[in-house]
Amino acid sequence: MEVLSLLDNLKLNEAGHLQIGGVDSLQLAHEYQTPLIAYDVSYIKKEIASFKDAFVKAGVKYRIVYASKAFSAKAIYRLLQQEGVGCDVVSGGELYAAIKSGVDPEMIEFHGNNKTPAELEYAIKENIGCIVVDNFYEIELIEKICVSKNKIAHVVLRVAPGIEAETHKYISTGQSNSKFGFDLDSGQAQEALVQMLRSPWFEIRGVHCHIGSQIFSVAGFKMAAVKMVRLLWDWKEKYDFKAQILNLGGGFGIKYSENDHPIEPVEFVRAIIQTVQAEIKKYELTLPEIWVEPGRSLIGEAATTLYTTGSMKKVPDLCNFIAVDGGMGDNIRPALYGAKYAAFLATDPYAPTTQVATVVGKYCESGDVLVSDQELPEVKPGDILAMPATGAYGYSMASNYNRNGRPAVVFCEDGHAKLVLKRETYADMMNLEVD
Ligand SMILES: Cc1ncc(COP(=O)(O)O)c(C=O)c1O
Ligand SMILES: N[C@@H](CCCC[NH3+])C(=O)O
Repeated sequence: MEVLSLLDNLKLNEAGHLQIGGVDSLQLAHEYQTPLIAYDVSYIKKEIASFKDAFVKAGVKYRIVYASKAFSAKAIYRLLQQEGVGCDVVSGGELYAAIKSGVDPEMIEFHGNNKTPAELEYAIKENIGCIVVDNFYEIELIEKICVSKNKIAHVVLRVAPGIEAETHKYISTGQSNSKFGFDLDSGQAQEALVQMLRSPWFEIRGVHCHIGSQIFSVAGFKMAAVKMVRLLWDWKEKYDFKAQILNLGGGFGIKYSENDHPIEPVEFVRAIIQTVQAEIKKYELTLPEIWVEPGRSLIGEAATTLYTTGSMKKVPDLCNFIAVDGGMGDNIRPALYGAKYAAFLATDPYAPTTQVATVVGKYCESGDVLVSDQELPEVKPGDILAMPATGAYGYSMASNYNRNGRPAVVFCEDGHAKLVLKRETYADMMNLEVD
């Protein structure tokens, strides 16, 4: 069936049911209820291994830094820590969660275009690996904190390299008018470097850029690598600045539906390594550590969301809705970016299709659509629908809109399932109320 060609990590068991990490999806739905986000842990490990392999084969020093905004939970922080992967946080909340989950502070980098004074103070107190400095206001803030604490900040300078990535405009970040980073072309990045070099409170470990997210072509990454290495040469010539780290960000695109035709994520890593190596050689520079910051590509295709179907609405020749027990509260991406997903019957993914239907959620919004106009078999209330590739930016952008609780999350591996995030209850949602 077409939908199944989507993801090669999806497997069926003897009963013909979808299984996730060796666990029957029906059993998962029964035991943990729905909506349920189920991760196949071996998928995440396999992706990490392929990235590592690319660096090791190229013989370069490297760090893989997981962008934890894609899915921030104790279970994933612990897994990545075990796998030797670093961690990118973008708020005090993510920093707190990473530290409480046992991530080595040296493995943490802190991003953000408007880190608050309290967040920066926290990061400096915890001696994290680096703060990715984003703007002039932040330089001032960091300096003040360092003076008051008598501590030196380890930083990386974020550059907006002036590259337009081909992706949705909400998730394009490398262009000159991006809200993130110091613009390269207008000289602001250089001005930032000069300011920090003049100050005794900064140890500048390297430079960073991130051109955007859900990108399918290596071209933008190669261009970014060329520009960034040229920048390193320029700064070495002018200021004798020697970067230990060259971080080229994340953004490697994945397959959500038949509309997407991504290359293997590791191909981005290979293209980055090769371009950096070639450019470094050209300018006769010392090769810095190459860092990449994948979020989506490490975990996106690892998870499948299971929903239970409920009401159906057919208006002849007009519309055919199948409603499920979740929706925009557990996956805002279709509503926010027009993202396309697919769905199929978990009990019988190969069932012959008999209708074109739109899978909608239970939220009070007409835009609460999960999958538009997809061929599906007959579906009855109480069936389990599986929606693949929901591991990134689903739970992390989830809300309890309409006071629907956030879904539960399980990690599945070798035939065993482990609950890693409990379903949010009505009572949980009342916890912040003050009488
Ligand atoms: C600075 C930075 N690094 C890494 C990422 C991770 O991107 P992705 O999840 O697309 O790999 C993002 C998100 O776009 C980001 O803003
Ligand atoms: N939330 C976005 C990606 C965020 C990019 C963060 N810089 C998505 O779901 O695609």
